[in-house]
Amino acid sequence: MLKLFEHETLDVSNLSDAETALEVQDLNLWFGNKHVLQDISMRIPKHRITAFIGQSGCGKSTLVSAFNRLNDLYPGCRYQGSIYLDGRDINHKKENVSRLRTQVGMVFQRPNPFPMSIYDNVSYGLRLQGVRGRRQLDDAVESALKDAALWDEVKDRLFESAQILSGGQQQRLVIARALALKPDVLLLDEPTSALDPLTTLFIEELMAGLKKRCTIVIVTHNMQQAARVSDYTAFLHQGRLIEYTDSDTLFTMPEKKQTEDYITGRYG
Ligand SMILES: Nc1ncnc2c1ncn2[C@@H]1O[C@H](COP(=O)(O)OP(=O)(O)OP(=O)(O)O)[C@@H](O)[C@H]1O
Repeated sequence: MLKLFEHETLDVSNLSDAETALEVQDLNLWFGNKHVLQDISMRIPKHRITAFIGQSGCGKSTLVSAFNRLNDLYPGCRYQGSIYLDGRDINHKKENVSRLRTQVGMVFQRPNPFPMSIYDNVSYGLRLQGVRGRRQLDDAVESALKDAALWDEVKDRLFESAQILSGGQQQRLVIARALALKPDVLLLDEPTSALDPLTTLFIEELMAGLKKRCTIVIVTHNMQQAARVSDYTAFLHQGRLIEYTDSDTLFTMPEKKQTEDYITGRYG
C-alpha cells in the first residue's frame, strides 16, 4: 500500500483524556423519523488525522457535522447522547454554538470562499470576533495563509477577489479561513473530491503538516487517501460504527467482514 506519510499509533479503544480531542458517547441522531446515527461511541485522538469511510448515505457527514452542531440547522433533526470537547458536553443546551464553531472549524467538498478579497476572507472570522487592529489582522492573515501553504501564491494580491483563485487555491483559502481562528479541531468533508490528483496530493501533504496545529477529521470516499493520510480510520455502515482502529490495521487486517467487503470493493 502506498505510504506517503508517517503514521503514529495509539490504541483508540483505550485513549486517556489527555490524548482525546473529542469523545462521543452513545450518540443517536434522527432526521425526522429516519434514525441516521445509531449508538455511536468513540474517542478521536488529539493531533492526529482520523478518517471516516463508508458507503454513500451511511452517516459520515452527519457524524462530523455533529462535532460542531451543524445538524442543528435542519429543523427535523434531533439527537441524544454526548460529545465532549475539552471536558464539556457540546450537546448541552447551554453550549455557545458560535464559539464551538470557531473551536471546531469545517471545510466542505466545494471550496466556498466568500465574495470578497483574499485578505477579507481570511480575516472575516477574527473581525466578527471583534479584532480590529490592522497589525494584528495582518499578522493573523499571513500566518494562516502560511499554515495553509498559500502565502507565496497570494501575498502580492491579497486585496484581489478570492473568486479568481483556482479550485485548489480556493480550498486552501477556506482552510486558511478556518485556521485563522486557531481551531482545536478541523473537520474536512471530502475536501479534495472536486480537485485534480496533483492538487489533491498537495492538500494531503498540507493536512499531514497541520496535525501539529490541530486535530483533523476527514470524510473521504477515497480509500487510498484514507490509507495515505490518516492515522486512524472509522468505518461506518447504515449509521453504525462498525470498526475503528489505526489505518494500517483497518486497511490490511480488518477484523469485521463488513469492513473487509467495503475496502475490497465488494459493496459501496
Ligand atoms: N438535512 C437532512 N434532512 C434529512 N435527511 C438527511 C439530511 N442530511 C442527511 N440526511 C440523510 O441522512 C443519511 C446520512 O447522510 P450523510 O450525508 O451523513 O451520509 P454520508 O455517509 O456522508 O453520505 P455521502 O458519502 O453520500 O456524502 C442519508 O440517508 C441522508 O439522506
